[in-house]
Amino acid sequence: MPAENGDGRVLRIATRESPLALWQARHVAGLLAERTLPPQIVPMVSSGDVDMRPIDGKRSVGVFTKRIQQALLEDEGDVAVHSMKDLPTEPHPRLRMVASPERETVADCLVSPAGTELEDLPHAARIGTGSRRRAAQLLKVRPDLEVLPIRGNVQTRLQRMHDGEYDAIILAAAGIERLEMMDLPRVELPLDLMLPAPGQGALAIEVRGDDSHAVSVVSRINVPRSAACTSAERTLLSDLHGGCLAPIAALGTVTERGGGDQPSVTLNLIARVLSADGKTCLESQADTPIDLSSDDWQRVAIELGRNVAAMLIDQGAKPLIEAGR
Ligand SMILES: NCc1[nH]cc(CCC(=O)O)c1CC(=O)O
Repeated sequence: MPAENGDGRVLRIATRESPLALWQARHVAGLLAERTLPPQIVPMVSSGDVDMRPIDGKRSVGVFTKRIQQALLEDEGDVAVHSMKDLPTEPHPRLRMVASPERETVADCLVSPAGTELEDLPHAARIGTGSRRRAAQLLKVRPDLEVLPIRGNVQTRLQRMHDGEYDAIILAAAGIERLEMMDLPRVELPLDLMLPAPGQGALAIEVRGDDSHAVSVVSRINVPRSAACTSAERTLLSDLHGGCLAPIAALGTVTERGGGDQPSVTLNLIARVLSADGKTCLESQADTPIDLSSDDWQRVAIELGRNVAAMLIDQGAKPLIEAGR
């Protein structure tokens, strides 16, 4: 066993082998290397990258994240790096999410061979997405589109589009940027048209709850501004019992006003619940003052998530969510 103070201990980052996961692991390794010995990267194979069957409700819960969590539980690694939107809101009893570093672009992109704008896509164009959230928000503004399921990692999806199976696909901007596919023909969808998934563009870093060295080292790379936004989004998702497949979109943002001695910081949360065809779209938002320098930010963010979820439930969100299961 490593010494309790961790002196000389090299942390092992468990990661999936997809290019996106490897980028995320290396990125976190770089952040940790500024504060401790450079970590080691330990790749694992996960069913989420191999399984090409269409997504269905039960089998897919945590499909990207379970393998990495298992690596920590079996002591094959010490640090798990997840795309936060793939991580189920129900925490594992022996693991602890201790950090979320700086969030990247939150928007979704419409990717097509010619980088066509949404309004310029031909009538009944075939769009590849496995996400009910993306499908419903697309159909809300373009009911003529034909939304078709798609699976696999980013590279596989692009290949299927280039093979002519789809006229366009939707991908998170963060994934495209992480993979440095800057030349990929695409347009960023406005946030009011395509509100992102809870946690999109953010990373979630877990360690074993009883690994006090890892808890203390890894929590140093937490960025409270990012963590507060995603904590509000995930609380909302959890209160709606949504899971990562529900037609639920949410975005937390922090705005800072005034400088000097009394800067005021506000956390805003906007969220949507949609019917599968996009014809019903419930929307709610609220904001709250937040002090990101005190230990209280998490409680404030959770309360905001609860409030916005409760407003959506009052508007009738539950039957919409259950209809999509
Ligand atoms: N579900 C797969 C997944 N998980 C995280 C990302 C992108 C990066 C992110 O949103 O953090 C993607 C691909 C996508 O949605 O296009």
